[in-house]
Amino acid sequence: MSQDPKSPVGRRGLILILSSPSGAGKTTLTRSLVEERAGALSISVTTRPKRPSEIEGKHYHFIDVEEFKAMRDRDELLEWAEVHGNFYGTPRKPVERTLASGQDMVFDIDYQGTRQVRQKLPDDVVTVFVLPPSFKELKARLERRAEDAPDVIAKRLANARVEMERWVEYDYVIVNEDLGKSFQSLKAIQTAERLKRDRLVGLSDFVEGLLSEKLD
Ligand SMILES: Nc1ncnc2c1ncn2[C@@H]1O[C@H](COP(=O)(O)OP(=O)(O)OP(=O)(O)O)[C@@H](O)[C@H]1O
Ligand SMILES: Nc1nc2c(ncn2[C@@H]2O[C@H](COP(=O)(O)O)[C@@H](O)[C@H]2O)c(=O)[nH]1
Repeated sequence: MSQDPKSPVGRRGLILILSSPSGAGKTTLTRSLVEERAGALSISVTTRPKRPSEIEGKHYHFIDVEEFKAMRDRDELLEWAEVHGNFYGTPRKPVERTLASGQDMVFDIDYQGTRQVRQKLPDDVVTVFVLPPSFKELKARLERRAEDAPDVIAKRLANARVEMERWVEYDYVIVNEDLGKSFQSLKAIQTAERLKRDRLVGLSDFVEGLLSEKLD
């Protein structure tokens, strides 16, 4: 349970999931949130090759297909999916540890993984779908990022249409045009979700105490 020492009411940690088509900006948004210490980032395992700018253990744990399948078969993944031709999965243990300590956990995963996590932890999951302002801008962002080969970018753009249709399954949608505004929206979502009555612990006792307080 997360507890502000000055507050008589605590709260359970929540899982904040961001999904989007490739290039819409979910990684940028999740990393900004984690930099503000608003939660711990879930580091996925993946079989995709490392991008030039990526660091093992910080962006992903890069593993081979054999290792991935072994982890999956040992039930060490909370969820997993094949995305753009590679395997991705969320290691279960760090999530359990973080939630037990009352911290929030931020996930950058696709819609298939989101469905699995929602099914397993329905009370603790808040989902946000990030859309680009236009398809043209999505393509431009992938090209400007300059981390993927042209055939990889083409595949991701081809998959984007199917992915974008999944927006209806999410609690919130952010159209990421202005990054600063999108980040403010994301923080507003997290703040509101943290305050939900069902997530607060010790509220009944607190209110009982309030009602039994005697005024002089
Ligand atoms: N609002 C924005 N305006 C302009 N550029 C942006 C905006 N948001 C993100 N970007 C840039 O777009 C590129 C793609 O963003 P990012 O890597 O966060 O996307 P993503 O959705 O996580 O993609 P992927 O699924 O491929 O990892 C990055 O270069 C990022 O700096
Ligand atoms: N179901 C899961 N999807 C994941 C996970 N980690 C990342 N992803 C999604 O894969 C695509 C591609 O990511 P990229 O880093 O190769 O650009 C993107 O939609 C991610 O959200 C995971 O653990 N499980």
